[in-house]
Amino acid sequence: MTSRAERPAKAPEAAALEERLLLPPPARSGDVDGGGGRRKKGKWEKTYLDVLGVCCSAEVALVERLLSPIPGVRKVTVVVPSRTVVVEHDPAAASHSHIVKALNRAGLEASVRAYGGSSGGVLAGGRWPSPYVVVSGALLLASFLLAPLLPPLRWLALAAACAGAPPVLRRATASATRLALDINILMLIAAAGAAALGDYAEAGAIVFLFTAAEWLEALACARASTGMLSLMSMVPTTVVLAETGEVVAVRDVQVGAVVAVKAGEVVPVDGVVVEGRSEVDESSLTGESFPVPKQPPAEVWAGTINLDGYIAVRTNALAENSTVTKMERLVEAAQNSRSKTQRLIDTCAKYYTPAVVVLAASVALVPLLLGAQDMKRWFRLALVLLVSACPCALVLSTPVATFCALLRAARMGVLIKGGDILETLGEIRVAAFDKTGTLTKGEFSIDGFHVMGDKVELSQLLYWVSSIESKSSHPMAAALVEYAQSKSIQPKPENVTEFHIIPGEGIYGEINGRHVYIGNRRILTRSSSYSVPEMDVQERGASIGYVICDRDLVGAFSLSDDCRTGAAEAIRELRSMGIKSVMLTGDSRSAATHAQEQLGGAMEELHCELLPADKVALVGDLKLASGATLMVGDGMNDAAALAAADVGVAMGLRGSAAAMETSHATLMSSDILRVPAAAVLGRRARRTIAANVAASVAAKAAAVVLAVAWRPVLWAAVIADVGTCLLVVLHSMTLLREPGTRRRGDEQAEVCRATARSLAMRAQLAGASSTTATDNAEVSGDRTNGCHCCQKPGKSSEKAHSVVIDIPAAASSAENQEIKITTATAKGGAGGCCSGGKACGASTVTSVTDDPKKCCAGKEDNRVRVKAACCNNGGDERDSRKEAEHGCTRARCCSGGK
Ligand SMILES: Nc1ncnc2c1ncn2[C@@H]1O[C@H](COP(=O)(O)OP(=O)(O)OP(=O)(O)O)[C@@H](O)[C@H]1O
Ligand SMILES: [Zn+2]
Repeated sequence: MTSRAERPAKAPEAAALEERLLLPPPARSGDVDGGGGRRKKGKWEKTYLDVLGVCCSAEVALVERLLSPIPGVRKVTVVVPSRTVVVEHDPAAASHSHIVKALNRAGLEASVRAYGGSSGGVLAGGRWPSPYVVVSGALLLASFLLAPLLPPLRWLALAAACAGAPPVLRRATASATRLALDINILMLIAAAGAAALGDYAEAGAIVFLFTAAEWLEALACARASTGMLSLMSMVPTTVVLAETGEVVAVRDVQVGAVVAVKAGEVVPVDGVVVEGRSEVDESSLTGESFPVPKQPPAEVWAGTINLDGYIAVRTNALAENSTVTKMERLVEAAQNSRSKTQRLIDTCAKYYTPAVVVLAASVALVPLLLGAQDMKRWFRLALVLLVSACPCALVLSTPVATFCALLRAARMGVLIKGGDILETLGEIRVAAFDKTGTLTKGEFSIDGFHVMGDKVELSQLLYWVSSIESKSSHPMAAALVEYAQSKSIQPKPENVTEFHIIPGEGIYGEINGRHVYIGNRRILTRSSSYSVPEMDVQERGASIGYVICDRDLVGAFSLSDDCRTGAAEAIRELRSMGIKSVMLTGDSRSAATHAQEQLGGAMEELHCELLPADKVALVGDLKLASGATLMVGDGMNDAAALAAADVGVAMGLRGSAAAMETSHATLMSSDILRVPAAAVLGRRARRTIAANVAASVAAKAAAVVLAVAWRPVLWAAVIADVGTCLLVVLHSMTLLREPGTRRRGDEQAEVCRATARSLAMRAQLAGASSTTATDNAEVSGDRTNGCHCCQKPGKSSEKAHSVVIDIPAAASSAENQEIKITTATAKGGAGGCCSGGKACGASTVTSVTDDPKKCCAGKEDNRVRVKAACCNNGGDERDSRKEAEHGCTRARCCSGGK
């Protein structure tokens, strides 16, 4: 199996061309910080602050007004749901402490976030209520209990109001001095008004309810941010240099440095494995639940977990440019970008508050001027209106839901660049898929390679082709290079003097004075006078390539590629949601039809032999004809089409650095089933936002109607206000849970399928000669299925001591995707789980689960349960301790189980 990472390095010209091909996204995503928090050149620096005092969008303006006037501050962005403020500033002119002090003066409780940390302060600060809330609550309770016995003690309620007021007062003053009207001011007026009317209990209740609800909200938000924490803050702050054993800070690690990563440790940097082999849990980045085998020269990423072997990694990016850091910043920038709905709500909110305040004033003043009888009632009504003037819940209804949905998406390995994209995802009517590398694996095998005519020898031809293809990153190139190598021909890319990519056709290179074109039949007509010949390699489903040297057709080859696991299912799922799927490919008709056959005819339209521009035009047509259009591509020749679509999704972690920045969304893994999952999430997010908006409007209306129709109860209005805020936050948090994309059974099926890939890969890693894997598991059918669950961190059982291994004994399944294990092997497999307790990584761990049904739903018959004296991982104390530090969850069968 060849991944892009293992391919020869790309020539600079190729890279430059590819870069040019990657068009910038349309302007509408412009409010996302394009670089994903990339450090700006020069003196400007970005500082992330945890600001506990940010409760709703009302504080956004306050923060902006506090910081913008400071000289040296260029840009301030506030991410309400994670209570983060991002300041772009010149540290020489505006220091960290200066900024923090400015915020703290307004009672906003700010602190600078340490590098690599994430919203930790929110957690620390939000867990316990502040003393103000506690004292205020206690006094209020005392007054309720004692006032009926001893009437003067109702003063205690007033004391409760005073005790809880200071933080509110501080924030109110800060916004008042900046002529902004916010919830703090409104609540203070309401409390003061109630006290003036002699309703001390009401005044106390307002202050207490308000501060307590704020605390609860902070708690809920913190819970939501924990997701972020688990997602991002895995990266260690120090690394061990492989050569010297020296421990240095991760931010000081230079590109090219080799760092040591032991089993159980988190990979600290992005880089290439140069020594050792191991399995790496990449779920923190890709959301994939199965470990990926790694050996030189595979790529690894910071934040993933090295499971069971030593590896040395040569750094290829600075810590601040690592994929995980970029991801974190992208997620944050995404959360900061306001969606259409939110902009609309914010605009409404801007007029709502002043309007209601004016209304409240007239409710108090008009009856007064008219000399009305029941003035106290009118005053109370005015206060109820004042309390209702905060559009808090309404303003929160969108960003919190968006935050949770984006976080959920990131956790399942889909990076979505903002609320707008998320909302559009929920409206998708058509999904266009690129074929090579998206629907198919992009791992070609050569079916035939022929010399045409008698001008060149095969070895000469292979030398030209492989040398020139070494400079291309097209999936076909890798296969051709590999093929030449298998015929003992070594490519010499250094002899290629000129190299061009001809989009949609192939490549051109000059080698040893020869002008060589390699590509499809378009390139044949372009570069020679040949008409397309009748090929004896006209195999069904193959892509045919031609080699033209100095205007002569000298060679032809055919290659084929298989569809990805789950592609057919993904398309079926989309169809069940009413989304039409379309294939757009630059490849030949026969290759497109072949893929369609593999997909079981799931595609509704096939378009083949397209140039990049044709793809753009077709995407435009689809948008016109059917509505919101999603385009999934592998990010290179599809860049323009990705940008033209309503939502462009780039595939895969590899080479995603550029793609991540240009597409609207990125799939961090190659699991195409995430596409329908993302669409489902988009729809859920839209529903959640709609429900939030409805609830917050209804609650406000109910409070006012109640006040007018019955009697104005201030505390009820406060509850309607802060209660709905809380409700909105809690409701949005349901988005964090596993989206109801698939029924449980299906989800399990996915786990099983995914883990089988791991099995197949492991078998491959162990090498064809080593039969460890195949001894234990004979992978049948398309090598796609198997059963090897419970790898997902946090999901596996904590039973580190007694491990039960369930091995499906006789396997057969509807989809013919099952691992066959003979009973005899399984018996031997007691120790055989990890083949004798030695090299876990290379051998086959079949399944560790406490409930067989959890694994392969409904296939628990014929299961051999083996109490395993599982391998004890070499008994390395340090390693087991490290695994224990990780909660033992990744320990799997080899966790030193006894
Ligand atoms: N490096 C290459 N070597 C040989 N042929 C190539 C190369 N690059 C492109 N081609 C030819 O050009 C055709 C079009 O390429 P293009 O990259 O536009 O689409 P594709 O990758 O085949 O398909 P898809 O659009 O589905 O990704 C390919 O099918 C192939 O025949
Ligand atoms: Zn608020």
